[in-house]
Amino acid sequence: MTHSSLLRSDETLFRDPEVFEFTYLPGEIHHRDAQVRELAFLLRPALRGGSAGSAVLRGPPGTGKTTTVRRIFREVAETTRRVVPAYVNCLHDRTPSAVYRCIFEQVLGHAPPTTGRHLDEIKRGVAARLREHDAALVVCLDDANYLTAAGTFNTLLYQILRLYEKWDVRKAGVFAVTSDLALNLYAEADASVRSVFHPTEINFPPYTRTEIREILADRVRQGLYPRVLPKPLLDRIAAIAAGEQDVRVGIDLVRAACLRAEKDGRRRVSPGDVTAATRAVTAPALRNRAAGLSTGERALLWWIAERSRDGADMASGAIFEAAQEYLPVGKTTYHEHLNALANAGIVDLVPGTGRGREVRLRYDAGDVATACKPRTQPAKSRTDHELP
Ligand SMILES: Nc1ncnc2c1ncn2[C@@H]1O[C@H](COP(=O)(O)OP(=O)(O)OP(=O)(O)O)[C@@H](O)[C@H]1O
Repeated sequence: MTHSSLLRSDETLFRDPEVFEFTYLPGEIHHRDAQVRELAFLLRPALRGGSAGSAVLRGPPGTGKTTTVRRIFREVAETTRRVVPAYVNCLHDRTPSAVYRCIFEQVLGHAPPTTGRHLDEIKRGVAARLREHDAALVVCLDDANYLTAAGTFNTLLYQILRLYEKWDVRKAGVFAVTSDLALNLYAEADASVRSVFHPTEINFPPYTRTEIREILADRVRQGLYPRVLPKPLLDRIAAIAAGEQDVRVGIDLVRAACLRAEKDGRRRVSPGDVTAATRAVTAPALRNRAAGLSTGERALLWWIAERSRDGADMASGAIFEAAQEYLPVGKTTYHEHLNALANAGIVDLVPGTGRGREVRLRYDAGDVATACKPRTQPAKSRTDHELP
């Protein structure tokens, strides 16, 4: 790059744009040592001629479940032929036929013939290759919650775990992954599956802000030219991603802010780039969160956003009193609504001085007002409006 302050049209801020792609597999996985150890422990018997253990991997979105498994699978594939890993994305492949075709492709290195093949023939092909190399199969069912929704979870688990009975191969291991914390994948398994499925539960807690910053700093070092993203802006992005509890939001923000600077022909990302990128990246998340609110909660949120835009006192007590004039609700309902907004991740209730908690919006007040605009807005002069 030249040292002029403006970027030439043939120059870029990205040293390696690939590192911001969702398919990118980082060379180093930070802060997941315990989970890597557990998975390696389950694979060890298969490396010695036995069978791999199974696991259920649980954690909210963007906590590194997929990355950790894919990293380990890649290492296994590069170092041994005694264990054959197969990664299945259940969002795309949910039927037994689709899942087995995906496994076939990874075990044999090519797709099975497309027509006229019975499922058993695909299984026979997989088993023959495993026997040939005396190899053990390990299948990762990523986003396995889609299998439970499709009603194929038990059938597939049963078939994969009992493959050895019919086809004379070593027993397969299954790593079932879910980001739906309300779902207990082991409890979803029926009795016939449970007799062969004894998974170790491996948890992926959300990253802390410091951890997210380290992951992002690594990505920035690899993907951007030096000095493109000032440190305070990286801190700001890490804080936003930590608020969303999703490191992916941080990666998307870095990329989007840099693209904006690049488009304007600037060599450095500005605070304005981050603000604009934050809007674009977090708008869908905010819309989803607001969509789950009741009419009463949305009305209160809209009112809070308007107050925040006016620069009014954001103590929860002050909001309650002011709301009485426009949206009369009892104190209990008001606090229930407020807690629902906090649980939805749209506001934070921060302990304040004297008058209870302070209500802080996690998103831009204007964006919140747009996302939760009630069909009929509370008339500011009316006193008869009831919050549902
Ligand atoms: N520990 C880590 N080190 C480096 N990069 C990471 C780490 N954890 C996550 N990432 C990056 O964050 C993004 C999201 O990670 P990943 O897809 O593994 O999360 P996940 O828990 O599987 O999410 P989901 O449940 O939504 O599928 C990816 O781009 C990944 O490269």
